Parts: sequence; structure tokens; C-alpha cells
Amino acid sequence: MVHFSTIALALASVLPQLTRGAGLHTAAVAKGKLYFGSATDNPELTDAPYLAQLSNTDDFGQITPGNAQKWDASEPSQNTFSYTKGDVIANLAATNGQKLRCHTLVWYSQLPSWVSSGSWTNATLLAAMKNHITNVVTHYKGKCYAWDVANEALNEDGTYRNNIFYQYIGEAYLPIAFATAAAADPDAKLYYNDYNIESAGSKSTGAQRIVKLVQQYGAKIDGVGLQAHFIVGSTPSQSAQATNLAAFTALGVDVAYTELDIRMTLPSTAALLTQQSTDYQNTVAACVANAKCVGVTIWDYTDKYSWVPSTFSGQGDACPWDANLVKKPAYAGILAALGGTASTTSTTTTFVTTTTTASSGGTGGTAVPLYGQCGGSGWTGSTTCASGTCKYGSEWYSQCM
Ligand SMILES: O[C@@H]1[C@@H](O)[C@H](O[C@@H]2CO[C@@H](O[C@@H]3CO[C@@H](O[C@@H]4CO[C@@H](O)[C@H](O)[C@H]4O)[C@H](O)[C@H]3O)[C@H](O)[C@H]2O)OC[C@H]1O
Repeated sequence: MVHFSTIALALASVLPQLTRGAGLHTAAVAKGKLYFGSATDNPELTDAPYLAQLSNTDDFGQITPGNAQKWDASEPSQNTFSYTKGDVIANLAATNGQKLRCHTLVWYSQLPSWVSSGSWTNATLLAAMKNHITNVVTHYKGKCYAWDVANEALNEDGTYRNNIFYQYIGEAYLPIAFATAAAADPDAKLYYNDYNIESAGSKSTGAQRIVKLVQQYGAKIDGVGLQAHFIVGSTPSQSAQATNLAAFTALGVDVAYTELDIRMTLPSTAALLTQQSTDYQNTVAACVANAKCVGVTIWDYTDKYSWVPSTFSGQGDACPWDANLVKKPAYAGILAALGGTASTTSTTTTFVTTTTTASSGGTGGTAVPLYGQCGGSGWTGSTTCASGTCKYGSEWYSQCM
């Protein structure tokens, strides 16, 4: 049996576009994207190994605060602003040289009770919303690559969610929110962000309607964030996602996957992990194929800190790194979509996958996946792939070369 590294070296010598040893962000940039990133949250930043990997700019060129900038955190009582937690993550991004995606200004959830249960009129809620946006965006002015200005304004059928803002202000709250954010930080990219808009349908059409509404109002909207909280085996196909992305970008806005994770019903199996890898690969490949898809953010990188188990009972293992910070097959799927190749670090298993041409000239051609260097933390059994199989947890893999 020929060891995979022999094959990889041979291919690399005739395939000049291979990006040897690139991590996710490095590979994404090589594909013309601005970043590959991860959400994070303040409590987990005390976990040194977690923080080290989050700060690894080969994998992550952008971070997003998962909770620290939400209304309940940033303005817990009216006109009293709290930026301590958000500043920790903004400063981490600056220290690491990572972009910061800022999340989120106007959302029906995680509102302080003074907003959600307040006694409002059209004028008072409008003033409170504008005051919130102006203060928060001004505080972070110059630090946010992008703001999720409005989050989850739609029902599944594409109609407006009957949130407190819609009740008192009507649909105008959306363009007013965008205009207010633009006035406070003209350089930040301003996004509408939602889930279940990743393939064509009523909700995606509703999000396109919001883009046009904001544009018709004369306010700035730069992009649409597709959260992409997917389920293993039910993730939209690459072509369905590509078609959907094109419908947004035809409106003149950027797109980004902003909260990607792909959960499964536990316990995980080798088959589920393999399907999860395929689902991640298809999603990232859809972004790669659209020139106006600027990047992909995963909603935290490790199962150790994923929001999924606490929200969806019996489900989890949604991230590309497991709870021991070991890369799962999903990592290889993402890297394959980004055209990256493998490296091996001293602390984690890294998969070898490349998608490139088989022609000596290096143009055009067929995808050539190279799977799996077995070995490293989490792997047992044949850790060198010498026998053609290796074991992760209780499951054997047969993709080793
Ligand atoms: O610590 C966590 C935060 O991480 C968490 O962040 C939010 C998570 O996602 C966004 O909001 C959720 C999006 O998914 C919705 O459920 C969907 C229901 O339809 C299904 O088909 C789909 O697969 C599901 O994803 C949730 O209902 C939303 O809450 C939001 O943008 C993030 O801020 O927030 C809670 C904290 O405890």
C-alpha cells in the first residue's frame, strides 16, 4: 500500500495550485474569501487550549461574539450600556488580527425585559431602538467588519415575525434600523441575518423582500447572513444552496454563512460523521462557488461549547472539532471544499483532503480526494493507516490510503 503522504507529495509536485498545509482560513483566503471564522463566548475564553485554537489564524480569520453584544448584554436597563463582555471579544480579535463580525442589534430574543415587556408607543419604541443602535454601533465603530443589524425578522412562511418592533413600528423598523446603524458606522457592512433561508422557499423569498425594502427606503444593506443551523442528512444540497445564494446576490448584496453547524441525533456514528463531513463540504463549496459569498462562520468550533445540546434535546456533535478539541471528519470536508491540503500538528489530528485537477498543467479536471491520516488524539486502532483502516471512538474508518 502506498502511504497517503507519498501520493500527496507526488500530486503536489504536478499540481501547482495545491495549498499545502493550509488551515481553514488560509485556504478560504486562497479561494478569494475574506475569512473563515468561528463564534465564541466569554465563559469559554478561560479554557487555555480552547483559546489557543480559537486564536489560530491559520484556521480562524474572524470571530463573532455568540452572546456578548446582544441587547440583554449591552443595554440591560434603559440607556445604561455595558460593553465589558463585548470588549473582551473585540479586543481578542484585534490582538489576534482577526476580523470581528458583530451580532446582533435588533432581535426578538435575548431582549431585556424593559424592552420585551415595556409599555410602548410607536414613538417611544422607535426612539429606544435608535438609541440602542446608535450607542452600540458607535461604541464598536471601526472594530466591526460587519453587523447583523436585524436577526430573525421572519416567520417560516416568509411573513413578518410579530415581534415587539413589528407590533409598534411595523415593517419600517427594518430600514430604520439599517439607516441608524449606517449613520453610526458608515464603514461596517450591514447584514440581515436569519435561519432556514439557505434554500429556495417562502422564507428565503421573504428575506429577499427585506433586502428590497431596505434598498427602496434608501438605506444601506450590504449583505444577507444565512445562519445555516443544519441537521446531518437534511442539509440542502450544494446546488440548492448555490441557486439560493445567487438569488440574494442578484439583488446586489453580499452573502455569508454566519452560524454554520450541523447537528445529529446522538450518539454519533461513523456514518453520521461521514455524512456530516459531506454536508459541511457541500455548504462551504456553495459559498466558494459564489464570488459574493464573503466567508463562513461556524457557531463555535468545538462540541465542547456548542449551543446545540442545550437547545435541541438529544442532539449535538454539530461542530468540526469534538469536545476534546480533536478535528472530526467534518474538518476534512470543509478543507476539501476550500481546496486545502493536509498538515499534521503535534496536538491534533489533521485530515488530508484536496480537490484539484489531475492534469499535469494544473487547470480543469477532476476532484481527487485524499482521505484521512489516522492518528493523534481520539484515534485508536491502526493509527498510521498502514492497514487501510483506523478507528475514531468506537468506529472504524476505511478511507485511509
Ligand atoms: O449561547 C447561546 C447562543 O449561542 C445562541 O445564539 C443564537 C443561535 O442561533 C440563532 O438563533 C437560533 C437559530 O435557530 C433557531 O432554531 C431553528 C429552528 O428551525 C430549525 O429548522 C433550525 O435548524 C433551527 O436552527 C433558534 O430558535 C434560534 O434561537 C441566533 O442568531 C444566535 O444568536 O443564543 C442562545 C444562547 O444561549
